Order: sequence, then C-alpha cells, then structure tokens
Amino acid sequence: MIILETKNLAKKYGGLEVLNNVNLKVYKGEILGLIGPNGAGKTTLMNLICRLTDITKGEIYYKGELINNKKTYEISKMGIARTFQVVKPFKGLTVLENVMVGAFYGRKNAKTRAEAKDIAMEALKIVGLLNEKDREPSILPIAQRKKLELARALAMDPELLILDEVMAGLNPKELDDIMKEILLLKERGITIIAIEHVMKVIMGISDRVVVLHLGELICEGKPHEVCNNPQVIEAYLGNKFAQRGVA
Ligand SMILES: Nc1ncnc2c1ncn2[C@@H]1O[C@H](COP(=O)(O)OP(=O)(O)OP(=O)(O)O)[C@@H](O)[C@H]1O
Repeated sequence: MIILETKNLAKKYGGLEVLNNVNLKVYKGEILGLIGPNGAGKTTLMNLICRLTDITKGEIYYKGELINNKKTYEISKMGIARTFQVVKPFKGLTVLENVMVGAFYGRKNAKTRAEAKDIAMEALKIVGLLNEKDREPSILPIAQRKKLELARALAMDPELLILDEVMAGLNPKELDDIMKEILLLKERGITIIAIEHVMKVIMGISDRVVVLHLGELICEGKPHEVCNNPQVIEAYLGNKFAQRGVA
C-alpha cells in the first residue's frame, strides 16, 4: 500500500530548477533510502512534502489525500514528522521540554503539560536519552543531540518519519546504535524515509533506495541493485565504491 506519492513534482527557486518531474512512491512499512549528491534536491523534496515551501508544479498525496494545500501543522497532525539536518533545539528549554513540543504538535495532540510529559518521556526512553532529560540540549554531544531530534519527532507519533541525515558526524559505534534504533521504529510500524550520505547505513537499513540527481529521480530499487547501477556510480557513488561494495 502506498502511503505517500508525488506526481510530476517540480520546484523552482527563481530561475533555478531544483526538482523536475519527481514521481516518488513510498510504501507503508518500508524504510526508503534517499541518496544523491550535494545539492541534488533531497532536502527540498522533503520540505515540499512537509509543506514548508511552495510547490511549483505537481501533486503530493498522503494516504490517498491531496496535501498540496495543507499547512505544516496540519501535516504533523496527519502523521508526518521529520528531523532536520542541522539540529536546532529550542534554547532555554530542557531536553524533556524540547521533546514535549513534539507531543503538542503531533498526531497525539497532547492537551495538557502532564500528557505531553508522558509522551515525551516515552520517546526519550525509546532513543535512550532519559538520563539527560533535565539537561540543556546545547551541552549535549552531537550523537545525543541527534537522538533528541529523533525523540522530538517520535513524540509526534508519526506514521511517516523523515530522517534528514541523522547519522552525519557520528562515530561507528554511534552509527550502529542509531541504525538499530531506526530498525526498531520500523518494527513499530513506522514508515521511514532516510536521507543519508553514509552508504553503510543506507545499505544496512533500507528496503528500497531512490537516487536523486540534479533534481530528477534517476534510479530506484533494492540497495544492491542501486549500488550497481552505472548511472548511479557515475553520478554519485564513484567507481571505488562499486568495487568495494560498501563505503
Ligand atoms: N531557499 C532556497 N533558495 C534558493 N535556492 C535554494 C534554497 N534551498 C535550496 N536551494 C538550492 O536548491 C538546490 C538543492 O538543495 P537541497 O538542499 O535540496 O539539496 P540536497 O540534495 O539536500 O543537498 P545536501 O546533500 O547538500 O543536503 C541547491 O542548489 C540549493 O542551493
């Protein structure tokens, strides 16, 4: 079953064509890896889906419903949550309070502080950040700030979770930990789109991979199929990767 679909989606910033004719299908329950070179349009595509930026052309359907005219907060209530590439926790709020913000804006729609706290505590438990709940986010190391971002998105109780480079800057042990957590989220029934440059992660968690290049989807398939596609090797991975298998 398709949970999200874009049809002939296009985005221009002034004269700059950033996305062109993107037909993306995301199936319920899968982890979809989205890869492509810097500037390919990956974040822009996610910004369009979350309705953070105007659509130049085309349609976006979520669970069969056209969402072109929805507001970002309506998208959150419908069950789409995302993390951001650059983690920006709210200053002056503790880790717990930052996650509570997600509980107020998401599908669970917390009505009281106590309710939001329960939801946030559960999300912090899932990502293993309960011990840090009273700390100031800015003093957390990068791996924990990424977990905070993940917890905030989880507190929104998403059906579709968009992860924008949650792995960047993590060491191998931290990568393994967060990969396991993402696979657990899939087991909980959450559909995931993961934008990622770390190919070990993409190969390790994705059911399917799509490749964006110069604003167009140039390839989709199982991870190993995509990695062996000559166009993808040429545009993104390079020959070294193809010979080695996993970067
Ligand atoms: N608000 C904006 N105004 C003008 N141009 C923009 C804007 N946002 C993005 N762009 C341009 O759109 C193109 C695609 O950017 P985008 O951030 O979507 O790429 P990306 O694939 O996510 O790259 P990266 O892997 O580096 O994060 C780039 O050329 C970028 O400079």
